[in-house]
Amino acid sequence: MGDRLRSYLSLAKPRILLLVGLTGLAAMVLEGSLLTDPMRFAGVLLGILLAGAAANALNQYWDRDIDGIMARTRSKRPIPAGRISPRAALIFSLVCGLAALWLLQTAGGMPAALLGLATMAFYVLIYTVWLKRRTRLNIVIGGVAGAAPPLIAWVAGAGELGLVPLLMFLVILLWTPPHFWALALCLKEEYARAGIPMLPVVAGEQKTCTQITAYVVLLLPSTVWLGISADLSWLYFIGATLLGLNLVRRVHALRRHRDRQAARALFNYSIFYLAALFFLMLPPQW
Ligand code: HEM
Ligand SMILES: CC(C)=CCC/C(C)=C/CC/C(C)=C/COP(=O)(O)OP(=O)(O)O
Repeated sequence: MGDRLRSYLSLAKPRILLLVGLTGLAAMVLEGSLLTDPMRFAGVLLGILLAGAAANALNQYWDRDIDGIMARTRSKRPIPAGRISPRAALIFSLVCGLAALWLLQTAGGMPAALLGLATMAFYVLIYTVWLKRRTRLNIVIGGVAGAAPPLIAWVAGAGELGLVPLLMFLVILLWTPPHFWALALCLKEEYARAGIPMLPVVAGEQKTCTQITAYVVLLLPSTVWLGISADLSWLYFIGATLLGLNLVRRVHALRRHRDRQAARALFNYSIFYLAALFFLMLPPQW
């Protein structure tokens, strides 16, 4: 792959998009009505991925100052690394965003396109521009954008929302704080240096661990509620229970040791947890 292409791909944050795509895919499969129309199905999925790419690229455009301060992002992100100019990143976002809206509108209808637009606007304007640098609740509220893809996917097929997509939304929303605060615990000093009020920076490690625990306690019954509402298979319930027990085990280890190793382990596991949970929602014949 050419260097330039690779830089643009990293602007889209492809690994995050894979998981975003999986959450959208699961919603489309559970909703079901686009399964008989492969073109529309693919159009909606690609639309969600392109909306995510546009949002991620705009996030990096706006955050290029702080991404240049933090060691985690300084050399890896294409704008601070000097591999892509801010202007080119802006054009990339615009092209991806417009393509996303066109695809969502043609393959999923106007409500899906509007939800896609609202999600991008929420992530970029509410989270990145407004809240990220101002409040410790930044990611709790920002999580709304990350949790929205199942809503877009569902509306594209059904034309309206229902309890099942709202519970998928809730599961991702409750998962986001433990996902991110585990990493923020590892990178506390870096976030402090960049002047970002992430919870471990402003409230300390103990309070962050308590908050992580609270979100996990709410998350686990929500995954069961989702399974019941969507009438999922016993495989899902067994999987969700085992995944949940493992999550609790890692949170417990973090509370006991409160060190970087336990926090990093929880962060890595959080990604596996959500991927496996949504994978289990796909029916076995898939
Ligand atoms: C406001 C919400 C969120 C915040 C603040 C957040 C933050 C982060 C951060 C800072 C990283 C580390 C990236 C890096 O290494 O540079 C990360 C990684 C990751 N996040 Fe999130 N995240 C959020 C929501 C989500 C959502 C909704 C998903 C998917 C459904 C997701 C999936 C992932 C994945 C797959 C990785 C690993 C990426 C990699 O290794 O490149 N995150 N997240
Ligand atoms: C359909 C659609 C528009 C979906 C949106 C999905 C989405 C963009 C989820 C947010 C994921 C994420 C990496 C947040 C981190 O932001 P950050 O700025 O805190 O992380 P950073 O410091 O690593 O840049």
